Amino acid sequence: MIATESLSKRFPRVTALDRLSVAVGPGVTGLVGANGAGKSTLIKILLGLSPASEGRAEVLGLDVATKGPAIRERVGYMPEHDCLPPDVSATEFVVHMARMSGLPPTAARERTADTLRHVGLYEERYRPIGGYSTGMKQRVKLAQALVHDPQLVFLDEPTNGLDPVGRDEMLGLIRRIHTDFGISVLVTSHLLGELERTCDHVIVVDGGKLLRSSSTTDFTQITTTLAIEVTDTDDHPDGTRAVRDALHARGVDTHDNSGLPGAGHILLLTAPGEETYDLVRDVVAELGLGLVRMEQRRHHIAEVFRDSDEQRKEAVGHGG
Ligand SMILES: Nc1ncnc2c1ncn2[C@@H]1O[C@H](COP(=O)(O)OP(=O)(O)OP(=O)(O)O)[C@@H](O)[C@H]1O
Repeated sequence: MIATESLSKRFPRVTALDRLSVAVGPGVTGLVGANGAGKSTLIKILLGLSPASEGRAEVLGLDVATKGPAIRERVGYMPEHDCLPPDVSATEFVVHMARMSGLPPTAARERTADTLRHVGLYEERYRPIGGYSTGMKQRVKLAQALVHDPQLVFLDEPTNGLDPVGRDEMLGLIRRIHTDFGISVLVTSHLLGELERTCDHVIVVDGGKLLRSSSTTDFTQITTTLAIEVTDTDDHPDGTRAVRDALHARGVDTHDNSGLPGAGHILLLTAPGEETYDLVRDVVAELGLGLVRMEQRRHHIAEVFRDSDEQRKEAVGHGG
């Protein structure tokens, strides 16, 4: 669907993309990175709206440098910021966008009605957009990206500004864009946790560089952090410490979480696979302690960055 090769974008004072090479296949793909990581810049280059400084990219086999209009015919785009006219209704706006994409008047009206229903806007669709909630505006932006039946859509931070319920509804809608209509999706977010649940594949960028690109299952396995809490006993008055030492003896290191609340009673460790769960269970049982909880922690993108920082430091350390 998308392929970039050593793609860079330099602004006078900042390098927004730094030799990014990445491939995106069909399905739902998440593009994760902190604010300023280069996500929106990448989308604009892929749409042929902004030229790259170096490198190349193709979308649906079309070169972004020369085939921008053809790409935009086949790709839908939901921009990040509020860009809706307040005085017109959702129906009027989406019909207008459908007509701009080349649909004849009747088809534009029919597709608009179907798409607005699909994104969950019903009677409200005849009211001016200015009176809509953030969630409703996000749905209008999504509808205009889908109305011309694209092969692929770019959704830039579609959950921004939504409360947890609105966020879950939006993520469900995004998943259905692919399952119900077969449209592939590239969706950006600064929260890895929400994309883990929605996407088949996740790409992480930081400072315009590719940090990681892998299927969501691999990703979760790589980054799963387990939180463990145990009871104390007469034999082990500090149960947490006993488990930590026993895990260390078996080659499993726990994270330094001394800065976090409740740190003294909670052990955090990276669990690369199922065997780590079994090991923790066995260690706790051998020590005769009670396991109060063992749960997977949801990740914030910062944890991925921290892990990669640690890897970088290790690499530097080993190198010299
Ligand atoms: N037109 C521009 N002129 C100068 N700098 C820009 C321009 N557009 C983006 N940048 C800079 O490029 C970097 C990447 O911005 P970009 O908007 O792509 O990030 P992002 O990952 O989409 O983050 P956000 O979600 O906050 O938009 C930032 O440092 C930003 O300030």
